[in-house]
Amino acid sequence: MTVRFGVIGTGAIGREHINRITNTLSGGRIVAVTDVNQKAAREVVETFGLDAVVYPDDTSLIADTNVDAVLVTSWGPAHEGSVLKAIDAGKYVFCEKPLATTEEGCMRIVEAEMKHGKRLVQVGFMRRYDSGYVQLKDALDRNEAGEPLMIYCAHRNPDVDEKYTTDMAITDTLVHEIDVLHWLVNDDYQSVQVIFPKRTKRALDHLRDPQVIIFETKTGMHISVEVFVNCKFGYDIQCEVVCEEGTLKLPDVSGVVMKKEGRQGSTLLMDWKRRFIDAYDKELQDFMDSIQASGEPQGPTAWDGYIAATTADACVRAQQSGQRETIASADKPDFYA
Ligand SMILES: NC(=O)C1=CN([C@@H]2O[C@H](COP(=O)(O)OP(=O)(O)OC[C@H]3O[C@@H](n4cnc5c(N)ncnc54)[C@H](O)[C@@H]3O)[C@@H](O)[C@H]2O)C=CC1
Ligand SMILES: O=C1[C@@H](O)[C@H](O)[C@@H](O)[C@H](O)[C@H]1O
Repeated sequence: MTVRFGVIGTGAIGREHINRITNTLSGGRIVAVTDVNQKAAREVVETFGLDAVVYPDDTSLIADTNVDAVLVTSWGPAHEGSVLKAIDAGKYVFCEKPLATTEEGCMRIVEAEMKHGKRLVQVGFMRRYDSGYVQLKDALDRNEAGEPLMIYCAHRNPDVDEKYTTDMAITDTLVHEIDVLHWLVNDDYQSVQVIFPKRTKRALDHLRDPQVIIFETKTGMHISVEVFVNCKFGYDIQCEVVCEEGTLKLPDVSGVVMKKEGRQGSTLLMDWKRRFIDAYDKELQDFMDSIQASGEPQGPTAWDGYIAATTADACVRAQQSGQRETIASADKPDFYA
């Protein structure tokens, strides 16, 4: 069986996912698209040679009986409405982060999914599919370097546009570390503090950049993440776990090392599209394979989306208060065990 997708939002990542479902992965087909910018939706159909209906909005797209699964790649604030409509129609949903922009919004999705009675939703936390993070988790789960004590991370983007605000360093960027780090060490966040070091002169006036976010976990581990979104030199993701008997480090992306004219070096990636290309492929392939095999997606859940939202809310409070803020989440329902 082919999973027939309806896509809501045909911007940057919407096009990336349409391309991979159409040209790289197996078992999926795009049969419907919509975007508030209807011209962009029509262009995508033409560019990728899709046999797909262009709908005026998410409601009409979700109502199409040819659509088995909805791919939500619109702007964050629009996600909750589309996901709730899809659940109401009993359709599978792959939703890009954030699942919803508020803790309450994520909880509404969790409750709707539980009421439906089986899992329909997967959230696009692709780092759990990245081979580097998978190797790191495997080494941690096998206790290769002993108990983890501290984690040092960096999430660096070369630049961001003028719409990017100080809180987006948390909700748009850090959210990937929020999801992947507690999964990596099987722990829960307890509190968070945000520090603003010396500001880069390359950031626009309204943006505090870089930032350092320091978490404490329930077992007492300390996690420090530098978010620096005007670093200019490249797209750079770092993660090192300090354990009782050694350290474990996320491998850098490999590339050809050139030695020439007295210098040695390799090319750095400049954006997320290529850095996590294999992980995006794997997460969507897994989404399609698991709904075909077991009738439920097996990747990051709506509950993971909720945990990311409650944690991000506390980080934004910590940005504003300058104090250490407690991270309080509801107890995990058995449905997501
Ligand atoms: N997992 C990852 O690494 C990444 C995830 N994202 C997430 O994907 C989402 C989209 O990001 P981008 O593609 O970079 O943004 P974008 O601005 O390039 O595209 C968003 C598209 O959604 C459309 N749109 C907005 N509201 C809509 C609505 N109510 N109904 C239909 N269409 C609507 C816009 O017209 C635009 O074409 C965001 O939530 C973002 O956080 C983005 C980049 C990487
Ligand atoms: O999700 C992403 C973007 O939305 C975000 O703006 C970037 O900072 C992240 O590196 C990227 O993975």
